[in-house]
Amino acid sequence: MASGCPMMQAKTEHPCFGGDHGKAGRIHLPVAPGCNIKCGFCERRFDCANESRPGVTSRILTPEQAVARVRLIRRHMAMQGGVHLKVVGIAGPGDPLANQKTFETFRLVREAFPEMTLCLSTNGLLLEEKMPQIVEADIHSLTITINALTPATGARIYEWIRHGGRHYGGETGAAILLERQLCGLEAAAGAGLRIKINHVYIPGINDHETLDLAVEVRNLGAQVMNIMPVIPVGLFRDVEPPSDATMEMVRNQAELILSQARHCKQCRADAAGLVGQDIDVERLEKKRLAY
Ligand SMILES: C[S@@+](CC[C@H](N)C(=O)[O-])C[C@H]1O[C@@H](n2cnc3c(N)ncnc32)[C@H](O)[C@@H]1O
Ligand code: SF4
Repeated sequence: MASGCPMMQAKTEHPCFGGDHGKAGRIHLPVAPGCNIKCGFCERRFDCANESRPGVTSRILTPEQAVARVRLIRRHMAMQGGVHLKVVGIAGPGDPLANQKTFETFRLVREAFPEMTLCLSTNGLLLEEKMPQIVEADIHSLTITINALTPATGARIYEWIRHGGRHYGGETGAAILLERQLCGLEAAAGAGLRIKINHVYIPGINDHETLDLAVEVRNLGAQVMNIMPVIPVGLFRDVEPPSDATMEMVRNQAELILSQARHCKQCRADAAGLVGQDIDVERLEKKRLAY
């Protein structure tokens, strides 16, 4: 049944929240290079055209360049017929909330394209304190990445965090991060945002906490969970990634607790177009400049 509620319509259009992958396009604007924590599996690359995974982008854009890119992709998709750009997100390559350009970009996008659904992905460290800016920016959906439910496990995944002008490592850093993530989740849910929890599944490291995490985040107001297999880079380059069968089994178990996003393609920080059919943005931009 069609819903008249704009929040529900936006929800069903968001391809990362279970919306229609075949029709609703999304664009990630790579305006946020810095990060305030260091996940052991995160290797960010800012000049890579060939690698397709989170944290990778061909280049970093200014807010103005980002809006020009939205305009270009929106027009390009409309010309394809039947497909439209619906969602504008910021997912790095670092942490959007650790970069002030994030909010400048959202402001310019909202001014130019009031119809777009806005979203962002964060590690959650600054989520609670940035809630007023998130609400003011009219952001509809949030993804919060939570990889551990205890400081002991967090200390194996996070190398350090930077908070309140200080660096923290080990279980102390992981405990601060976890506490900030859960408070941020609760605050964001209370403000009416749609929330998806990303969870990087690392066999032998955090797999024993995945289902308890699903219960915890559901109880705090998350609507969707996206359990993603670790891509073995960085500290975890020698880890054996989980098989498809393992991922299927874990997601089936977690589905009993919380709705699962199963179509995540672990997109780049500058992905654009339909999920799984990305547009070659750099080529399109060069073509436009050539005219
Ligand atoms: C690059 S991050 C940017 C947004 C934000 N900093 C965060 O962590 O949510 C986007 C997503 O990619 C995930 N990611 C990064 N490196 C990964 C890897 N090697 N394997 C699996 N997921 C990874 C992160 O955990 C996060 O959910
Ligand atoms: S929070 Fe995101 S950008 Fe920062 S280190 Fe972790 S995965 Fe990378």
